[in-house]
Amino acid sequence: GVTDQDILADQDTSADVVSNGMGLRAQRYSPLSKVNAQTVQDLVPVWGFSFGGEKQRGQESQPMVKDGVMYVTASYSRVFAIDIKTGEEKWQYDARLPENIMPCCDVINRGVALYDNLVIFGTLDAKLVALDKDTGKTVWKKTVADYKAGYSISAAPIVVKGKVITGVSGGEFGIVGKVEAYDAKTGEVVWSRPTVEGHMGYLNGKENGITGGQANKTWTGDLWKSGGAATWLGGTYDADTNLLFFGTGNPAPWNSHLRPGDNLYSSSRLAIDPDTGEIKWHFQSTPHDGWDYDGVNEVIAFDYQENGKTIKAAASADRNGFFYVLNRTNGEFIRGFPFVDKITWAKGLDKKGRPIYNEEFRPGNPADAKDGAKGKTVVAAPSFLGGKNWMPMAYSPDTGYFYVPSNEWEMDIWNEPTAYKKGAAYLGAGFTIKPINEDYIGVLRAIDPKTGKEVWRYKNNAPLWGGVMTTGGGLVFTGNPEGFLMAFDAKTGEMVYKFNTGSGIVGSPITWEQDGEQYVSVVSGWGGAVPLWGGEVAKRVKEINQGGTVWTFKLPKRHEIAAK
Ligand SMILES: O=C(O)c1cc(C(=O)O)c2c(n1)C(=O)C(=O)c1cc(C(=O)O)[nH]c1-2
Repeated sequence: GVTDQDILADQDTSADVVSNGMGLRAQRYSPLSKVNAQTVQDLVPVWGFSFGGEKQRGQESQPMVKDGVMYVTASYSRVFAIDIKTGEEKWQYDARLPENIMPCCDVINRGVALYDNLVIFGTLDAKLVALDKDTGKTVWKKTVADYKAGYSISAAPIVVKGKVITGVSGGEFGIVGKVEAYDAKTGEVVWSRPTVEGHMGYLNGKENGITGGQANKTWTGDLWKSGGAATWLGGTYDADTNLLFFGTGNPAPWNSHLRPGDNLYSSSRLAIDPDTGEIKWHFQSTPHDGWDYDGVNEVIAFDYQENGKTIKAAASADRNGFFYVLNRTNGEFIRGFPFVDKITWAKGLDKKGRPIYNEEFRPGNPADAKDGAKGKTVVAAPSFLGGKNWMPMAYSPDTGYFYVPSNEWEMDIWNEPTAYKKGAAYLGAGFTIKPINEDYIGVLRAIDPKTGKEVWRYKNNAPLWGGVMTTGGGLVFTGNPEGFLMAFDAKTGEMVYKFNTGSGIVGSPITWEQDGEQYVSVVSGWGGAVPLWGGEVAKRVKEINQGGTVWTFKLPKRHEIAAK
């Protein structure tokens, strides 16, 4: 079974992948180097495994590998265990969801957590399920939140010191975001931490302090009671500072004129004590958000040297178009810079990292309109799907660069009146996403976090929606909606490999070593938010076919022979 030590050492141990992010810091870096710029051209698929059925749709999973078995999730809250060597199925689990689930952004799932002999994942009806790794039979099952109120789970949980840590989705339905810890072996809840100011936290069944100290300091009226701030992308963990990093989504509703104030802790990054659920620091990237700039994107701990000193930093590329480097011990802003070409809603960041707004790019107040039905429409960039959305970036300690999957797009956005109703969409906004350039939307960027400089870029016709991985072989892997698994030279950005998987890639690649051979796996299956919410962009990519296949690659045996 998987131990805490296995999980903590995941980035440095190449024989398996036992955490989302390929290490709890989620650098998505593997030291493996047999597959490199010289050899990668020969990478060939060894098997493909179909998730089958009519249930295709978006496949955003990162597979896990332990003791010769792959554990991978698929659309509609399914899990598969597959023999690594042969691609044969060992078991599958189908959560059999109720009819009336309400995921906002496709029926996706991003992966499992492994602990002891358990395979643990979250479902679209907002449950955590722990399965026996050998049989796929349910060992425990817990309700995290009420799916009838709009809650769901799409993120991969993580396990830290024996606790499964999960967030929740539902920001478009006026839920209240939270982060929760469960005993991994029994499923008993240990702590619960709401992410909207004013709500009570719990530790071992006892009250453990109101988030933010009191209600309504940064909200208006009763809006904090349905304030959103969903923790829908899950979190990362840094053992060095013993902190969990979770991002929070947009405040609800989108119409910002209804909720004057900063609306803590929406569109923020939170550092949380994994033992108690207490918030140690917060950094709000978009106070008083009016554009759906969720602050959920992954926070990646990394160290760098400056003037002979080690800086304990963390980086995050926000939907709002800015890349942030923070001091991960206390959340202080070190620097921030745009990582996309076009940002209209803010002129820049001040010394503390707070945006300097361009108020003319905030959608107008419907109350100012003659009929009160629709406020002034503005064209804002980035679009609400963000300069970067959920798809994880990677960090290479070899180059010191972050590899950021990003998109260039803007939107028409306007506000409308709205009121909270349990289980109903709670936006108060309308929108249309539009491309900015004729020939590309996606841009994979190599970014130097010390200078903000873009070192290289690769432009992609369709929006990039898949995760990134970097390796000791000096490569950067990712996939595109056109279907290609691609590898780039980490220093120059030259594309050195591509393979067509037959459907769009919106999952995250992994690599590991078994019996002296380096394997690479990625899930293929187009979907996620773009085809559903992408407006003009969705039209541009409407020809892409759906799918649902895990592909596994390695170098042919003759490489081993040649090496000897
Ligand atoms: O506020 C939320 O609860 C929530 C949840 C999710 C999700 O669970 O995937 C997404 C979003 N928001 C969202 O804003 C968004 O752009 C998005 C894209 C995707 C995707 O998987 O393609 N999910 C989500």
